[in-house]
Amino acid sequence: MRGTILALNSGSSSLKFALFEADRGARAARVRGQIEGIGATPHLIAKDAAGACLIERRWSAGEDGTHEALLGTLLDWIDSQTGAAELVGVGHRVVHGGRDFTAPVRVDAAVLAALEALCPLAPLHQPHALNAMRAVAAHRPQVAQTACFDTAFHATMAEPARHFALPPDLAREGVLRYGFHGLSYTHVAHTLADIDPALAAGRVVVAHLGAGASLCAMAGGRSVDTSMGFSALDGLVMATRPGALDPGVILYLLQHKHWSPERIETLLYKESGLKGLTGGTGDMRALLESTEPAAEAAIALFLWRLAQGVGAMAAALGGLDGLVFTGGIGEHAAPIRARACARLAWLGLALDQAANEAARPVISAPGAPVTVRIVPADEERVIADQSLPLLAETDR
Ligand SMILES: Nc1ncnc2c1ncn2[C@@H]1O[C@H](COP(=O)(O)OP(=O)(O)O)[C@@H](O)[C@H]1O
Ligand SMILES: CC(=O)OP(=O)(O)O
Ligand SMILES: [Mg+2]
Repeated sequence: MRGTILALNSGSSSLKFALFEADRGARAARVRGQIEGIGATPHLIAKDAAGACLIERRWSAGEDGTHEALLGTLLDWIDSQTGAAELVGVGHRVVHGGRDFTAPVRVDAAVLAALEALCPLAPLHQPHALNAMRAVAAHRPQVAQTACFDTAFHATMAEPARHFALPPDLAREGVLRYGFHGLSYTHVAHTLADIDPALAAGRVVVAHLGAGASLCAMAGGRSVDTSMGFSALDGLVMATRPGALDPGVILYLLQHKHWSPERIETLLYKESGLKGLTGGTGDMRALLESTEPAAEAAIALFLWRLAQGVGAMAAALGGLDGLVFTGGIGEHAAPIRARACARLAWLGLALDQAANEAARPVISAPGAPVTVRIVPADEERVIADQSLPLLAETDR
């Protein structure tokens, strides 16, 4: 197949993208970029394969920085980079596939409708991915589109990990633990299999720490358990989401404070987590630079839950051979990695501080019982990998 494929990753705080040559596979992107800081101060940057900057733009406070407007700008720019006949497919990251989508699919009207029905379970992500699909369909109707699911990687989870302790009728209608960040975990599993097959075959906890954050317990490269569940709210403290929360708090807000469901949804998705704790920003970079006591308190809670979560995932695996950091915080925040690993010394974690500061691929101390690695997230590559065969099928 010839032509260009666009991989689009609609995250909660970012729109990441990459352009691949279909006949060269998903290994090397021709262009990579992202709009980060969505919801705060958006910043677009894109680079070519040699790392040269192709475009850089910052949005000021007065400009339209909504997801929709930013997507429009991005698609226009991508248009300017690809001739009309050149773009042959767009692959999308779709956060929630529910029970029905456990493998990538071609997007058609029925798929769009089924994915639309899952929007209430992922309001921070799903609508943006679907908007992107509609925008591409309107703008380039001849371009085939695919949906690649975050939930799919967790289809292998252990049976108890899939369930809530609720009456089975609810499970039968889909109230189950699905798990997310699956495209990122797929990339980590593939990367480990390439660079460290012995570790890939073992018991590994992967910490995807970005604006959204979760943990995955992987045995032999397959998901056994994960910290997110029915929605992308559960588990770790995130930029604007609280992570694990006693459901009694929701009842209290509903019954005693008479909050509307909409107000509670806003609290849980947009006003909690690091942002809620500090009353300011949910951006870890800014918190690490801050001298405010609230910033340190928020980081302390983030680390408390992270270490607790890694312990829980190690228990799900019956031991731990490796810990992998990925995502914006996992890749770039050395102090967070250092403090998390210090808390986990009892599990056999010990860092080589210089390697950690330099963000080397392996950051554990030589001879430490648990290998600690950094694997840069690349959900776009997984999207391209999963989309290419589907696009080629219809191309024949
Ligand atoms: N150098 C850094 N130090 C600390 N945190 C960082 C750094 N670079 C990025 N981050 C954090 O990474 C997060 C975004 O991660 P990313 O995985 O790109 O987000 P998304 O979940 O939207 O895909 C932000 O909270 C940002 O503060
Ligand atoms: C599932 C999820 O939270 O994704 P992100 O980290 O991109 O917000
Ligand atoms: Mg992300």
